Amino acid sequence: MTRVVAQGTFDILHPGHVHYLADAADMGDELHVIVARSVNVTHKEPPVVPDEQRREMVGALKPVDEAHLGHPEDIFVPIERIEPDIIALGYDQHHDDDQLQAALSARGIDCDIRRASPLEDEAADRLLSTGRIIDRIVDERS
Ligand SMILES: Cc1cc2nc3c(=O)[nH]c(=O)nc-3n(C[C@H](O)[C@H](O)[C@H](O)COP(=O)(O)O)c2cc1C
Ligand SMILES: Nc1ncnc2c1ncn2[C@@H]1O[C@H](COP(=O)(O)OP(=O)(O)OP(=O)(O)O)[C@@H](O)[C@H]1O
Repeated sequence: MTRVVAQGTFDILHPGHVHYLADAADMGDELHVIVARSVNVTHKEPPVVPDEQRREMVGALKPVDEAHLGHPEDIFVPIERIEPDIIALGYDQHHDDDQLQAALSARGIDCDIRRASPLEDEAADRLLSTGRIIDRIVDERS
C-alpha cells in the first residue's frame, strides 16, 4: 500500500489541479491532499475561497481519497499523521526538493519526493491557472 501526499492552495479549481491530483494518485494506491491555510499562502495573493470550502471541494475530486486542512504553523504535523511514502510536488511549486528532503529527514520522516507533470494549454482559451481565472473575471466584469 503506497500512500501519496499532494498539497497546494486550490483556490478556484481548474483542469490543471485535476491533472496534478490524477498524476499524484497514479504514483500510489491512496491519495491524501493537504490544503494550505490562507495564513500560510504568503508567496502570492491569498485565496478568495475560505479554507474549509477549498478542502471540501478538493475532497470531492475523483483521484482524492482524503483532503486535510493544513496545520496553521508547522507543515510537518499533517505529514507525521498521514505517514506518506511519497510527497508529490506540483510541477511549479516553489519548494526546493533537496531542502524539503533534508527537513523531512531532520524530523525523522522517511519518504520520497517526486514532481508531477504540467498540463499544458491544449487550447488557447483554456484557463489552467487560478490567477488567470481571477484576471479574466476582473477584466470582463468590472
Ligand atoms: C510537504 C508539504 C506540507 C505542507 N503542509 C502544509 C500545512 O500543513 N499547512 C499549510 O498551510 N500549508 C502546508 N504546505 C504549504 C502549501 O501547501 C503550499 O506549498 C503553498 O502554501 C501553496 O502553494 P501553491 O502555490 O502550490 O498552491 C505544505 C507544503 C508541503 C510541500
Ligand atoms: N496547469 C497545471 N498543470 C499541472 N499542475 C497544475 C496546473 N496548475 C496548477 N497546478 C498544480 O496544482 C497545485 C495547486 O496549485 P495552485 O493552487 O497554486 O493553483 P494555480 O492555479 O497554479 O494558482 P495561481 O494561478 O494563483 O498561481 C500546484 O501543485 C500546482 O503545481
